[in-house]
Amino acid sequence: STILSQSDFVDKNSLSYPFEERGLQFGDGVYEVIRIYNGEYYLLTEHVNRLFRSAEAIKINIPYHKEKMTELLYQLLEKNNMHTDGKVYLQITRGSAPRDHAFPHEVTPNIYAYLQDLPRNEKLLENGVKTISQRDVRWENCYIKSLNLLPNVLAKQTAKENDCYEAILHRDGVVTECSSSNIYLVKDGKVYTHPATNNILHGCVRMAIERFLKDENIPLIEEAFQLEDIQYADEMFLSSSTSEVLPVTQVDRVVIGNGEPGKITRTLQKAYEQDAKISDKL
Ligand SMILES: Cc1ncc(COP(=O)(O)O)c(CN[C@@H]2CONC2=O)c1O
Repeated sequence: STILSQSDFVDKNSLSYPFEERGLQFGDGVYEVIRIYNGEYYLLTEHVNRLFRSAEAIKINIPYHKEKMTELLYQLLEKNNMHTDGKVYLQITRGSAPRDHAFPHEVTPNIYAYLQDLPRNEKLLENGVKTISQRDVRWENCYIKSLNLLPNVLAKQTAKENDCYEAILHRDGVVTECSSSNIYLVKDGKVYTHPATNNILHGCVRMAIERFLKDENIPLIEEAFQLEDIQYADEMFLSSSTSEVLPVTQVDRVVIGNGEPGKITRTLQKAYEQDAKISDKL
Protein backbone atom coordinates (compact mmCIF):
# COMPACT_ATOMS: atom_id res chain seq x y z
CA SER A 1 0.00 0.00 0.00
CA THR A 2 1.24 3.53 -0.69
CA ILE A 3 2.01 5.72 2.32
CA LEU A 4 0.47 9.11 1.63
CA SER A 5 3.19 11.70 2.15
CA GLN A 6 2.52 15.03 3.82
CA SER A 7 2.36 16.71 0.41
CA ASP A 8 -0.60 14.51 -0.57
CA PHE A 9 -2.73 16.21 2.08
CA VAL A 10 -3.49 19.46 0.31
CA ASP A 11 -3.75 22.65 2.35
CA LYS A 12 -7.46 23.58 2.38
CA ASN A 13 -6.62 27.07 1.10
CA SER A 14 -4.92 25.74 -1.97
CA LEU A 15 -7.61 23.18 -2.81
CA SER A 16 -8.51 23.59 -6.45
CA TYR A 17 -7.93 22.05 -9.87
CA PRO A 18 -6.93 19.28 -10.35
CA PHE A 19 -8.25 18.08 -7.02
CA GLU A 20 -11.72 19.60 -7.31
CA GLU A 21 -12.31 18.68 -10.92
CA ARG A 22 -15.79 17.33 -11.72
CA GLY A 23 -14.59 14.81 -14.28
CA LEU A 24 -12.24 13.40 -11.66
CA GLN A 25 -14.71 13.49 -8.77
CA PHE A 26 -18.00 12.61 -10.50
CA GLY A 27 -17.15 11.40 -13.99
CA ASP A 28 -19.05 14.57 -14.93
CA GLY A 29 -17.91 14.85 -18.51
CA VAL A 30 -17.83 13.38 -22.00
CA TYR A 31 -15.07 12.14 -24.30
CA GLU A 32 -14.16 10.99 -27.79
CA VAL A 33 -11.44 8.71 -29.19
CA ILE A 34 -10.72 9.71 -32.79
CA ARG A 35 -8.61 7.57 -35.16
CA ILE A 36 -5.83 8.92 -37.36
CA TYR A 37 -4.39 7.15 -40.43
CA ASN A 38 -1.33 8.54 -42.25
CA GLY A 39 -1.75 11.81 -40.34
CA GLU A 40 -5.41 12.27 -41.34
CA TYR A 41 -8.48 12.02 -39.05
CA TYR A 42 -10.98 9.28 -39.87
CA LEU A 43 -14.72 9.93 -39.24
CA LEU A 44 -13.90 13.31 -37.61
CA THR A 45 -17.28 14.90 -38.40
CA GLU A 46 -19.14 11.96 -36.83
CA HIS A 47 -16.99 12.22 -33.68
CA VAL A 48 -17.41 16.00 -33.33
CA ASN A 49 -21.18 15.71 -33.86
CA ARG A 50 -21.42 13.00 -31.18
CA LEU A 51 -19.23 15.01 -28.78
CA PHE A 52 -21.63 17.96 -28.96
CA ARG A 53 -24.66 15.65 -28.67
CA SER A 54 -23.17 13.98 -25.57
CA ALA A 55 -22.29 17.33 -23.96
CA GLU A 56 -25.77 18.71 -24.63
CA ALA A 57 -27.33 15.56 -23.12
CA ILE A 58 -25.62 16.26 -19.77
CA LYS A 59 -26.07 20.05 -19.99
CA ILE A 60 -22.43 21.01 -20.56
CA ASN A 61 -22.18 24.07 -22.78
CA ILE A 62 -19.07 23.68 -24.92
CA PRO A 63 -17.65 27.23 -25.23
CA TYR A 64 -17.07 26.95 -28.99
CA HIS A 65 -18.86 25.86 -32.13
CA LYS A 66 -18.12 22.59 -33.96
CA GLU A 67 -16.06 24.44 -36.57
CA LYS A 68 -13.74 25.87 -33.90
CA MET A 69 -13.41 22.45 -32.21
CA THR A 70 -12.53 20.93 -35.60
CA GLU A 71 -9.96 23.67 -36.22
CA LEU A 72 -8.36 23.03 -32.81
CA LEU A 73 -8.19 19.31 -33.55
CA TYR A 74 -6.37 20.01 -36.82
CA GLN A 75 -3.98 22.33 -34.93
CA LEU A 76 -3.27 19.36 -32.64
CA LEU A 77 -2.18 17.31 -35.66
CA GLU A 78 0.08 20.13 -36.88
CA LYS A 79 1.51 20.76 -33.40
CA ASN A 80 2.50 17.09 -33.24
CA ASN A 81 3.69 16.97 -36.86
CA MET A 82 1.55 13.84 -37.14
CA HIS A 83 1.90 11.82 -40.38
CA THR A 84 1.41 8.24 -39.15
CA ASP A 85 -1.37 6.18 -37.53
CA GLY A 86 -2.66 7.26 -34.13
CA LYS A 87 -5.56 8.39 -32.04
CA VAL A 88 -6.69 11.52 -30.22
CA TYR A 89 -8.27 11.37 -26.78
CA LEU A 90 -10.52 14.42 -26.30
CA GLN A 91 -12.30 15.11 -23.00
CA ILE A 92 -14.66 17.82 -21.80
CA THR A 93 -15.79 18.02 -18.16
CA ARG A 94 -18.15 20.44 -16.46
CA GLY A 95 -15.07 22.02 -14.86
CA SER A 96 -13.37 22.71 -11.53
CA ALA A 97 -15.33 23.84 -8.49
CA PRO A 98 -15.82 23.07 -4.78
CA ARG A 99 -17.23 19.53 -4.63
CA ASP A 100 -21.01 19.48 -4.71
CA HIS A 101 -23.21 17.05 -6.65
CA ALA A 102 -25.34 19.88 -8.00
CA PHE A 103 -23.93 21.97 -10.83
CA PRO A 104 -21.63 24.83 -9.64
CA HIS A 105 -23.21 28.25 -10.03
CA GLU A 106 -20.39 29.58 -12.22
CA VAL A 107 -18.09 27.06 -13.90
CA THR A 108 -16.10 26.80 -17.12
CA PRO A 109 -15.68 23.41 -18.83
CA ASN A 110 -12.20 21.85 -18.73
CA ILE A 111 -11.28 20.71 -22.22
CA TYR A 112 -8.20 18.78 -23.16
CA ALA A 113 -7.02 16.56 -25.99
CA TYR A 114 -3.85 14.64 -26.65
CA LEU A 115 -2.55 12.56 -29.51
CA GLN A 116 -0.84 9.15 -29.35
CA ASP A 117 0.67 6.83 -31.92
CA LEU A 118 -1.56 3.81 -32.58
CA PRO A 119 -0.30 1.37 -35.21
CA ARG A 120 -2.90 -1.01 -36.63
CA ASN A 121 -3.06 -4.44 -34.95
CA GLU A 122 -2.86 -6.47 -38.15
CA LYS A 123 -2.43 -9.80 -36.36
CA LEU A 124 -5.70 -9.38 -34.43
CA LEU A 125 -7.49 -8.07 -37.53
CA GLU A 126 -6.28 -11.15 -39.42
CA ASN A 127 -6.97 -13.80 -36.76
CA GLY A 128 -9.85 -12.37 -34.72
CA VAL A 129 -10.38 -12.37 -30.97
CA LYS A 130 -11.99 -14.31 -28.14
CA THR A 131 -14.65 -12.65 -25.98
CA ILE A 132 -16.71 -13.36 -22.90
CA SER A 133 -20.29 -12.42 -22.15
CA GLN A 134 -21.09 -10.20 -19.17
CA ARG A 135 -24.28 -8.64 -17.79
CA ASP A 136 -24.79 -5.05 -18.96
CA VAL A 137 -25.12 -3.17 -15.66
CA ARG A 138 -24.69 0.33 -17.11
CA TRP A 139 -27.19 3.17 -16.85
CA GLU A 140 -29.87 3.67 -19.48
CA ASN A 141 -28.22 6.53 -21.37
CA CYS A 142 -25.39 4.62 -23.00
CA TYR A 143 -25.80 6.71 -26.17
CA ILE A 144 -24.00 9.46 -24.23
CA LYS A 145 -20.24 8.95 -24.41
CA SER A 146 -19.77 9.90 -20.76
CA LEU A 147 -16.83 9.41 -18.39
CA ASN A 148 -18.96 7.09 -16.25
CA LEU A 149 -17.00 4.05 -17.39
CA LEU A 150 -16.76 1.93 -14.23
CA PRO A 151 -19.09 -0.83 -15.54
CA ASN A 152 -17.13 -0.82 -18.84
CA VAL A 153 -13.79 -0.93 -16.97
CA LEU A 154 -14.87 -3.84 -14.75
CA ALA A 155 -16.28 -5.79 -17.72
CA LYS A 156 -13.08 -5.27 -19.73
CA GLN A 157 -10.96 -6.32 -16.73
CA THR A 158 -12.99 -9.53 -16.39
CA ALA A 159 -12.44 -10.21 -20.11
CA LYS A 160 -8.69 -9.66 -19.66
CA GLU A 161 -8.58 -11.98 -16.65
CA ASN A 162 -10.16 -14.63 -18.89
CA ASP A 163 -7.61 -14.09 -21.69
CA CYS A 164 -10.28 -12.41 -23.79
CA TYR A 165 -10.13 -9.18 -25.81
CA GLU A 166 -13.63 -7.87 -25.07
CA ALA A 167 -16.74 -8.43 -22.99
CA ILE A 168 -20.02 -8.79 -24.89
CA LEU A 169 -22.70 -7.14 -22.74
CA HIS A 170 -26.31 -8.24 -22.42
CA ARG A 171 -29.44 -7.09 -20.57
CA ASP A 172 -31.31 -10.25 -19.50
CA GLY A 173 -29.91 -12.17 -22.46
CA VAL A 174 -30.44 -9.41 -25.03
CA VAL A 175 -27.01 -8.50 -26.46
CA THR A 176 -26.39 -4.72 -26.50
CA GLU A 177 -22.74 -4.03 -27.31
CA CYS A 178 -19.26 -4.55 -25.84
CA SER A 179 -17.42 -2.66 -23.10
CA SER A 180 -15.80 -0.36 -25.66
CA SER A 181 -17.14 -1.45 -29.06
CA ASN A 182 -20.30 -2.34 -30.98
CA ILE A 183 -21.07 -6.01 -31.72
CA TYR A 184 -22.60 -7.77 -34.76
CA LEU A 185 -23.81 -11.29 -35.61
CA VAL A 186 -23.95 -12.65 -39.17
CA LYS A 187 -26.46 -15.38 -40.11
CA ASP A 188 -27.48 -16.54 -43.60
CA GLY A 189 -25.88 -13.50 -45.25
CA LYS A 190 -27.57 -10.94 -43.00
CA VAL A 191 -25.88 -8.74 -40.36
CA TYR A 192 -27.69 -8.27 -37.05
CA THR A 193 -26.87 -5.62 -34.45
CA HIS A 194 -28.63 -3.82 -31.59
CA PRO A 195 -30.62 -0.82 -32.85
CA ALA A 196 -29.21 2.66 -32.13
CA THR A 197 -31.31 3.27 -29.02
CA ASN A 198 -30.35 4.79 -25.65
CA ASN A 199 -28.95 1.40 -24.59
CA ILE A 200 -25.86 1.50 -26.82
CA LEU A 201 -23.28 4.01 -27.99
CA HIS A 202 -24.00 4.97 -31.60
CA GLY A 203 -20.54 4.08 -32.84
CA CYS A 204 -18.92 6.18 -35.57
CA VAL A 205 -17.53 2.97 -37.13
CA ARG A 206 -21.04 1.47 -36.74
CA MET A 207 -22.32 4.33 -38.92
CA ALA A 208 -19.59 3.62 -41.49
CA ILE A 209 -20.49 -0.10 -41.46
CA GLU A 210 -24.10 0.85 -42.26
CA ARG A 211 -22.77 2.62 -45.39
CA PHE A 212 -20.51 -0.29 -46.35
CA LEU A 213 -23.33 -2.83 -46.03
CA LYS A 214 -25.62 -0.70 -48.18
CA ASP A 215 -22.90 -0.35 -50.84
CA GLU A 216 -22.37 -4.13 -50.80
CA ASN A 217 -26.12 -4.90 -50.81
CA ILE A 218 -25.71 -6.92 -47.59
CA PRO A 219 -28.84 -6.62 -45.39
CA LEU A 220 -28.36 -4.91 -42.02
CA ILE A 221 -31.04 -5.96 -39.54
CA GLU A 222 -31.04 -3.51 -36.65
CA GLU A 223 -32.63 -5.98 -34.28
CA ALA A 224 -31.00 -7.10 -31.02
CA PHE A 225 -29.93 -10.73 -30.98
CA GLN A 226 -29.93 -12.96 -27.90
CA LEU A 227 -26.99 -14.64 -26.20
CA GLU A 228 -28.50 -18.00 -27.20
CA ASP A 229 -28.41 -16.99 -30.90
CA ILE A 230 -24.61 -16.85 -30.78
CA GLN A 231 -24.22 -20.65 -31.00
CA TYR A 232 -25.92 -20.53 -34.45
CA ALA A 233 -23.93 -17.56 -35.79
CA ASP A 234 -22.04 -17.93 -39.08
CA GLU A 235 -19.78 -14.98 -38.18
CA MET A 236 -19.42 -12.29 -35.49
CA PHE A 237 -17.39 -9.11 -35.42
CA LEU A 238 -17.03 -5.98 -33.30
CA SER A 239 -16.26 -2.39 -34.27
CA SER A 240 -14.70 0.72 -32.74
CA SER A 241 -12.30 3.50 -33.71
CA THR A 242 -9.43 1.63 -32.04
CA SER A 243 -10.45 -1.97 -32.93
CA GLU A 244 -11.67 -1.18 -36.49
CA VAL A 245 -13.76 -4.14 -37.82
CA LEU A 246 -12.46 -7.01 -35.69
CA PRO A 247 -13.52 -10.66 -36.19
CA VAL A 248 -14.90 -12.41 -33.08
CA THR A 249 -14.00 -16.12 -33.23
CA GLN A 250 -15.24 -17.22 -29.80
CA VAL A 251 -17.79 -16.11 -27.19
CA ASP A 252 -17.37 -17.86 -23.84
CA ARG A 253 -16.96 -21.51 -24.89
CA VAL A 254 -18.79 -21.13 -28.20
CA VAL A 255 -16.58 -21.13 -31.30
CA ILE A 256 -18.16 -18.94 -33.99
CA GLY A 257 -18.71 -20.68 -37.34
CA ASN A 258 -15.56 -22.63 -38.22
CA GLY A 259 -13.47 -20.53 -35.84
CA GLU A 260 -12.10 -18.43 -38.71
CA PRO A 261 -13.06 -14.82 -39.63
CA GLY A 262 -15.98 -14.96 -42.06
CA LYS A 263 -16.51 -13.66 -45.60
CA ILE A 264 -18.75 -10.73 -44.71
CA THR A 265 -16.35 -9.65 -41.97
CA ARG A 266 -13.49 -9.67 -44.50
CA THR A 267 -15.59 -7.67 -46.96
CA LEU A 268 -16.23 -5.05 -44.28
CA GLN A 269 -12.55 -4.93 -43.32
CA LYS A 270 -11.63 -4.17 -46.92
CA ALA A 271 -14.38 -1.55 -47.16
CA TYR A 272 -13.06 0.04 -43.97
CA GLU A 273 -9.49 0.18 -45.37
CA GLN A 274 -10.70 1.81 -48.55
CA ASP A 275 -12.91 4.29 -46.70
CA ALA A 276 -10.09 5.20 -44.31
CA LYS A 277 -7.64 5.34 -47.25
CA ILE A 278 -5.40 2.72 -45.61
CA SER A 279 -3.05 0.69 -47.81
CA ASP A 280 -4.65 -2.74 -48.24
CA LYS A 281 -2.57 -4.94 -45.92
CA LEU A 282 -5.06 -7.70 -45.03
C1 LIG B 1 -19.30 1.50 -25.18
C2 LIG B 1 -18.79 1.73 -26.58
N1 LIG B 1 -19.52 1.27 -27.62
C3 LIG B 1 -19.11 1.45 -28.90
C4 LIG B 1 -17.93 2.10 -29.19
C5 LIG B 1 -17.53 2.28 -30.64
O1 LIG B 1 -17.64 3.63 -30.99
P1 LIG B 1 -16.79 4.25 -32.18
O2 LIG B 1 -17.08 3.38 -33.40
O3 LIG B 1 -17.29 5.63 -32.32
O4 LIG B 1 -15.35 4.18 -31.78
C6 LIG B 1 -17.14 2.61 -28.14
C7 LIG B 1 -15.85 3.34 -28.48
N2 LIG B 1 -14.92 3.40 -27.45
C8 LIG B 1 -13.71 4.13 -27.68
C9 LIG B 1 -12.89 3.58 -28.83
O5 LIG B 1 -11.63 3.24 -28.25
N3 LIG B 1 -11.64 3.49 -26.90
C10 LIG B 1 -12.83 4.00 -26.49
O6 LIG B 1 -13.16 4.30 -25.35
C11 LIG B 1 -17.57 2.44 -26.81
O7 LIG B 1 -16.84 2.90 -25.77
